Amino acid sequence: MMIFQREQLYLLVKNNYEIIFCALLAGLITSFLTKKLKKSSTDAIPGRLGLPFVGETFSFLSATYSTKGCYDFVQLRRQSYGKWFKTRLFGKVHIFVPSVVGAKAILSNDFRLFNKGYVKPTATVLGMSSLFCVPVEDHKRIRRLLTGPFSMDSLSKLVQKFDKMLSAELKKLADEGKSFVVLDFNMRITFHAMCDMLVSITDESLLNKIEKDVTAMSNAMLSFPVMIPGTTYYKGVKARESFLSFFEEMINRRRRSSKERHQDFLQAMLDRDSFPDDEKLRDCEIIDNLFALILAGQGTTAAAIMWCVKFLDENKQVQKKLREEQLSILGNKPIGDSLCLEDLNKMSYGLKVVKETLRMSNVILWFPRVALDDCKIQDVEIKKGWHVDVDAAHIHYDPEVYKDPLMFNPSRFDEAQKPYSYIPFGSGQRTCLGVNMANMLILVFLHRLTTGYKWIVDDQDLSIDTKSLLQKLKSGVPITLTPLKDI
Ligand code: HEM
Repeated sequence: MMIFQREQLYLLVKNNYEIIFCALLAGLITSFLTKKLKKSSTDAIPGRLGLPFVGETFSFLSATYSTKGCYDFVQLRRQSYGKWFKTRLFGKVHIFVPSVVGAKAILSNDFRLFNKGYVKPTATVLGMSSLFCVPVEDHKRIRRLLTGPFSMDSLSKLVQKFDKMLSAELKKLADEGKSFVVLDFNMRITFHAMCDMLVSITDESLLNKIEKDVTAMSNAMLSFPVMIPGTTYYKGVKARESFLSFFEEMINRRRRSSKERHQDFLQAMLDRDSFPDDEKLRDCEIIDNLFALILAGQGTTAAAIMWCVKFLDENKQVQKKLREEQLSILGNKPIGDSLCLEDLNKMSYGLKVVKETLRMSNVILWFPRVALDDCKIQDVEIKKGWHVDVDAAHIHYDPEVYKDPLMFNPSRFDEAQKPYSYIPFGSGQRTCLGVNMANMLILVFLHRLTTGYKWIVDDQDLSIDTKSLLQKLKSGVPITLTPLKDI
């Protein structure tokens, strides 16, 4: 080993100081860059947080109220920053999670590492006892007790009622020969079917009153949370008060009068009054979850049906194939019979049409969660309290997950999808409670539409309705029906 004397070392440094200086500088730069790069692969997610509370809230709201809708905010940032980006909305840091691996990391760790996270106006309107907002210890109990309306027996009754109501209404519209808006029509008819099943309300004026409140509440969910009269948020909060008092009064009335007995969800809950606490719902839980069920079920299902009609109009081959399947099911039934669950089970192509519609329309664009602790998702460091949004829309359009993602091709569902790559109903412990109900209602609609009629879409405008959390077209897709027998 070579050992330098002090003088030799001095001479070496003196004669080569430029080289040594350069080497030291290079070492420093390399070490700095290494640290920087290491940092960027973990916690330095690109994006802009902006000012402490406001962040990019105004850009988000401005996209929300433009013709392109709130997802434009996400897409524009992806163009600037790449798939992963951060932003600050309503005072909270948000990360939009764009991958199947990320979706799995979040949805399979619900309640352990993540919980639902809503922006303030959404949480206020939903109510703190809603299934969407309650802490884990209440979620299991409430979810278990809410499954009653989704039993096969209840769904079977719902299918028959919905089918009768729908067949009559479609016939009326076809007889009148007038254009009608598919979205509005289905909002109304699903709402009526659900109110009947949940609280046995069929009176038109009461239904209109409740629907008005529900609409104002839904509209407020993405509004700026200021209590100034006239604002969307204010109207939503007031509508919530009216909704609560209406159902408090109904619960009290049913409790007072033993004669007023119904076969519905509310009655099933009230029949548990004398049960132990973990086997019943408190009144505020019943009411918040009535709203949760209506909110979760009405707009989503109506929007999905609207998109089905739109996609079927644009894809006549798919429409033809679907009609053939549905006519053959109809042909095997006694004339005039309502649809039953067994009929729906035979609609294998119909179900693929529904699946493809939900993949492409992304009625719910992303699922919001909050990190309960510091953690990593695919090497990206997430801090406790950050909001992580599972970006279902991005996953459903990822060409690495779906070949030709822009093509409406129900047959792609001939093959089973990989876990967490098809998530229109979410996944894991918080999977949609109404997935069967939704599929059934959509299939009934498709059956009656394709076996009874042809239709033309009267307005091809593709602007997105921005007043809603759900993806839907502003036009709502107006159509005019012609009975098949007249063609
Ligand atoms: C096409 C129609 C529907 C779609 C696309 C849909 C989608 C979803 C999604 C994505 C979630 C999970 C969100 C998350 O993980 O954050 C969810 C949850 C939920 N959905 Fe649906 N849904 C539909 C219809 C319905 C219907 C008809 C009902 C009931 C009447 C319903 C009731 C619920 C409830 C109660 C939850 C909360 C579950 C929980 O947190 O435990 N949904 N839905």
